This record gives sequence, structure tokens and C-alpha cells, in this order.
Amino acid sequence: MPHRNEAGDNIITLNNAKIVQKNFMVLDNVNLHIQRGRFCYLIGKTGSGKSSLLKVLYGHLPLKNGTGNVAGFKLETLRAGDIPNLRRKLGIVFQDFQLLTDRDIEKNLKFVLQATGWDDKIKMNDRINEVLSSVGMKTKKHKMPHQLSGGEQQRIAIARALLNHPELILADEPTGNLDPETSNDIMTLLKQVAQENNCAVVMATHDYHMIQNFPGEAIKCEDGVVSMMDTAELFE
Ligand SMILES: Nc1ncnc2c1ncn2[C@@H]1O[C@H](COP(=O)(O)OP(=O)(O)OP(=O)(O)O)[C@@H](O)[C@H]1O
Repeated sequence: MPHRNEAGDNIITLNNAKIVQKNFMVLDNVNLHIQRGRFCYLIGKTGSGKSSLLKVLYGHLPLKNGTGNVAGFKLETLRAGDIPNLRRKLGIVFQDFQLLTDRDIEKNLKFVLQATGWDDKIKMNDRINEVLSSVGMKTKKHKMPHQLSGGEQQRIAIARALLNHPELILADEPTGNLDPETSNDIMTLLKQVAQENNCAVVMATHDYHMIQNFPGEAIKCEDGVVSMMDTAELFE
């Protein structure tokens, strides 16, 4: 059940959280408060815990110790049956796009809508057209994923993330497979759609060029500890 009042204006709250992979402690005593509508990077060296932190936020890893709240869902009491409801409030974007390769773009998007409870064909069609327009991909509706470039596939993945009007987009290295120019396009798009949809974004990245082009605030994972910083500090 959502517990929005306890979370207040925050889309993400973690208090004294422990993030564990198998029996290995990845991050300890995590305290994190991200306000609704904010754009925030997630940075740190390889293996520092960025993906693990994102996995806790989307309910793929359980929260060990402490308390947490994402989009109104309490993480410490999250049950398997709550996870689809939490995911409906989230858009998740991965480095490798994760489109279904055996069907066209329209069917990829329809698959997600049907899996999340939509059944009205006209409404589904309208929503698919809306999200494809918002990422500039309406003309690609009947293409197969392999007929699209990496940047175009990531645009489709962002459109897919928007389908259920998410309050938060979690993006794990969304530009990791793209060239610098395409990365900038994707970043511009992500910021634009987040603003248009009043949606917060947490984006894990290693790409310091992009951070320099689009400065902002960052969650930093280092030596098992999480802290907030301004990305300007990276370039002092
Ligand atoms: N499934 C797993 N089982 C056991 N340990 C894991 C598992 N996944 C990750 N780890 C360990 O947890 C730590 C954090 O990994 P994680 O993938 O969260 O780091 P990351 O910061 O996202 O790294 P990268 O930038 O390389 O993606 C690493 O030491 C990793 O070896």
C-alpha cells in the first residue's frame, strides 16, 4: 500500500539503509532524500554499487536494514505482490535498451501496456502514439528493433518508460552504448521528457563529458558510502 504522507515531497527516501548483494555488503548506512521532479546523476567507480542501489529502488533487491520509500511505497515492507504496483510508478531504462527483438515497436509498447493492466485498444493506441511523438519516433512504429540505430532504440526505451506516466525514471547507464553526439541527444531528450512529465530521474553514468555538458546534482557511491554532491566539484 502507498504511504505517500510519510514520504512528503520526496520521491525517494532512504534512511540508514543497507544494500547487500548475496551476503556481500555493497553500501551501508545510506541516507538519501530526492525530491519529486529532480534530475540526479548516480556516479561512482565500477563495482561501487550504483546498479545495486537502483535495484533496491525498483524492488529487485530487498532493502536490508533501515527504511526506504519510493514513489509512496515502503521498501522495508515491500512484498512480492507490491512490486508490479511500484514498477507502474517507475520508468526503467537500461544501457542495452532491452526491447523485445521478435516484434515491432508498436507491439513492444503494447506488450507493456497489456502487462500493466490496459485493455482498451483505442486508449492503448493513443498512448503509444503520444509517447512515440514525445521522443520523435512516431514514424518508426512498425519497425523492428534491429532496424533502428542504438540512439533510436534508446528513444523507444524512453518512450516505453513513459507509458504509465511514471513519477520517477531510473536509468542505468542509458548512454553507455552510444556515441558522444547520440548520448547528448538522449540526455537532452531525457531531461525534456522528465520536465514535461514532472518526473524525477536518477541516472547512473560513467560519462564525465556528459556530466560536464549537463551539470547538476549527483549521488556518489564510494567505498561503501553514499553522499550527495554538485557535479561542478568533479571538475575543480
Ligand atoms: N548478483 C550479484 N551477486 C553477488 N555480488 C554482486 C552481484 N551483483 C553485483 N555484485 C557485487 O556488488 C558490488 C556492486 O556492484 P554494482 O553492479 O552495483 O556496481 P556498479 O557501481 O553498478 O558497477 P558498474 O559501474 O560496473 O556497473 C560489486 O562488488 C559486485 O561485484
